[in-house]
Amino acid sequence: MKIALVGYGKMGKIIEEISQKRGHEIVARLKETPTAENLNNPDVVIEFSVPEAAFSNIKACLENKIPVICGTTGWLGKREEIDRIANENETAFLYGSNFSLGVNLFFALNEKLADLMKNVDEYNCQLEEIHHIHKKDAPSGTAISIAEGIFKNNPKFDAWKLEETKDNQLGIFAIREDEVPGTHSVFYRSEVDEIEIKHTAFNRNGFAHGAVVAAEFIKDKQGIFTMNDVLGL
Ligand SMILES: NC(=O)C1=CN([C@@H]2O[C@H](COP(=O)(O)OP(=O)(O)OC[C@H]3O[C@@H](n4cnc5c(N)ncnc54)[C@H](OP(=O)(O)O)[C@@H]3O)[C@@H](O)[C@H]2O)C=CC1
Ligand SMILES: O=C(O)C1=N[C@H](C(=O)O)C[C@H](O)C1
Repeated sequence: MKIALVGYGKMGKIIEEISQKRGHEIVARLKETPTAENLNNPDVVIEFSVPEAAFSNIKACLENKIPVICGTTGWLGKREEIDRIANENETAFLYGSNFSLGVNLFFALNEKLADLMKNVDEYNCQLEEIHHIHKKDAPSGTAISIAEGIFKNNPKFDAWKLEETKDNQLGIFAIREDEVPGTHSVFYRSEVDEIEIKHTAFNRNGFAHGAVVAAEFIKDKQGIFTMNDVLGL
């Protein structure tokens, strides 16, 4: 398969390596807005760039009828518009706040725990995410997905806030530390104890591997997909 990389930083370079090991050809490595010319006719675009460029990058690819896998976080205010553009152009789009198998299993575990806790008033709930100091957005896209999983299953919560909370808003602590690849925890705390579930990425390989598997899945498809479709979760 021919893959164009839009965004060629830490993630783009690992995705290149894993794609080539899986027999794919990288036909473009872009650090600028994609066009019909510089994309070089790929089967799929994998977009890991910066929050401020993601919307226009994805739009340009979809308008050229190229399916897009997007891992860039921090741009989701325009998500509905992107889904509409993908459908209008009869192509495919898949956004994942986190492409690793472990985090997608963790999302399912988080939803199950939220459901168990929905009628238990003794516990409050807080999230914590720790990332490297270069990260541009906060909270992480993964933390937002975890929060949304809690809202879906526990009607006590319907919004998140980047600070400690005591009401129906879920507090998220975003910590920036050294070169941490990505650690996410959910805490349920009572007067007498605490339940914690935690995912720790040791490096970026799991994110990159998942993005390439998602690209293999989306090739020649039409519609809006998630990692649950890819992983059969
Ligand atoms: N969903 C997931 O599983 C994961 C998501 N991420 C997310 O992916 C994104 C990228 O992460 P990471 O690779 O670590 O970040 P980097 O900062 O290492 O890379 C970003 C790349 O985007 C390039 N870039 C800048 N402007 C544009 C533009 N207009 N068009 C295209 N490319 C551009 C940068 O070029 P230059 O260096 O010249 O500025 C750089 O090559 C972030 O939003 C991060 O949160 C990260 C890991 C996993
Ligand atoms: O910026 C990162 O590095 C990461 N970003 C994603 C996010 O915002 O959740 C995924 C992963 O945690 C690494």
